[in-house]
Amino acid sequence: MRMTAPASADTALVLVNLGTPDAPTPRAVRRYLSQFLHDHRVVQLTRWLWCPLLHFVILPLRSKPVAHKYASIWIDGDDGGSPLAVYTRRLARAVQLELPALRVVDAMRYGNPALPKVLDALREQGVRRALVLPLYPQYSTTTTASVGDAAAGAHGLATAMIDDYHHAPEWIAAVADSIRTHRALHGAGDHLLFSFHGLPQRLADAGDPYPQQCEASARDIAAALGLPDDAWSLSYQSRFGRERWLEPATDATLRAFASSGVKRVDVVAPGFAVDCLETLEEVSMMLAEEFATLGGEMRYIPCLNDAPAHAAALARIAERALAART
Ligand SMILES: C=CC1=C(C)c2cc3[nH]c(cc4nc(cc5[nH]c(cc1n2)c(C)c5CCC(=O)O)C(CCC(=O)O)=C4C)c(C)c3C=C
Ligand SMILES: [Fe+2]
Ligand SMILES: [Fe+2]
Repeated sequence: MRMTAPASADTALVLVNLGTPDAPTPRAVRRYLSQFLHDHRVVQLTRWLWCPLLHFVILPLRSKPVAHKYASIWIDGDDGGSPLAVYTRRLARAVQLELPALRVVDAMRYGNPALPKVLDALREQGVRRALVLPLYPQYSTTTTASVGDAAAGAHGLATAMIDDYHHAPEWIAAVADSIRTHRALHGAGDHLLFSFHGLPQRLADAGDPYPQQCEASARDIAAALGLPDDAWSLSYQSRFGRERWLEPATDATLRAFASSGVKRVDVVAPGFAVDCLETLEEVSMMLAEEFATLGGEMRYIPCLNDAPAHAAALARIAERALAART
């Protein structure tokens, strides 16, 4: 145990991810999307405008095709489920091995295991303080701050939160090592593309630090790999809705690569702690297929998931945060 702060089982580390449907069915997807898209941190439109659009257009039209996408990536078996849930659960177990003096659990902002219930259960089990670690390396009001909202109601439990770890040396090294290893095993492409989840440009203009933190992470990882500036670039994926989102978009970037003769591209998604719908279906299946039809070859480099190096990095980040509090 490398913990510098006195640790006891009355302290918990709660790894919180976005959340995901309980089943790859339209009904379960609808329930999940409804909770997610009612969060004012995610969609800022007034209720009277947004609710009719959500209930009568978006949920009825989106649930079925999105359920179909989840079905294409669902993990079978006893420890199966949606990849986001499966890998988050396994990651929590791996971090627990790193931090035996703490209680390490996983929770979700939307869906199950629901964060407020997880915090209630910890309190009932005698835990007195909880360190909440949202599994978003880069801070955004739409994700990290929303986890803060949900954790704030944890009565009787002293909570603290790690806002981001986009610059944490252990995490940068773990991502860089995973890229190096993947390229050593599968060959290096002509270019490395860092693809981050997108955000409405309006929120960035209003001061959300997310794009600056994505840029800093990509720069740090590229530097750790010793890549020259023209060997890597950054783009944003998973646009939702009609307003302008951060640019450049990952799909447009890949198309531009194909037409300018950059044929072999490695894509990594360091904004995602674990693989999920947005990395497995959107990037490694759909965008890879589209790039192939344009004559290119994309190699998707998986997220850190439950790799020991990921668990160790998060454990060191948590230890530092706990040490700073005592
Ligand atoms: C306004 C809509 C959205 C914002 C803002 C947004 C920000 C955001 N999201 C992530 C991480 C993930 N998002 C995921 C899925 C997902 N995201 C949105 C919309 C917004 N995201 C939707 C509607 C969905 C569901 C799928 C769909 O209907 O297309 C996921 C994957 C979940 C899974 O089950 O696998 C992740 C992870 C970040 C980091 C972020 C902030 C910038
Ligand atoms: Fe509503
Ligand atoms: Fe999202």
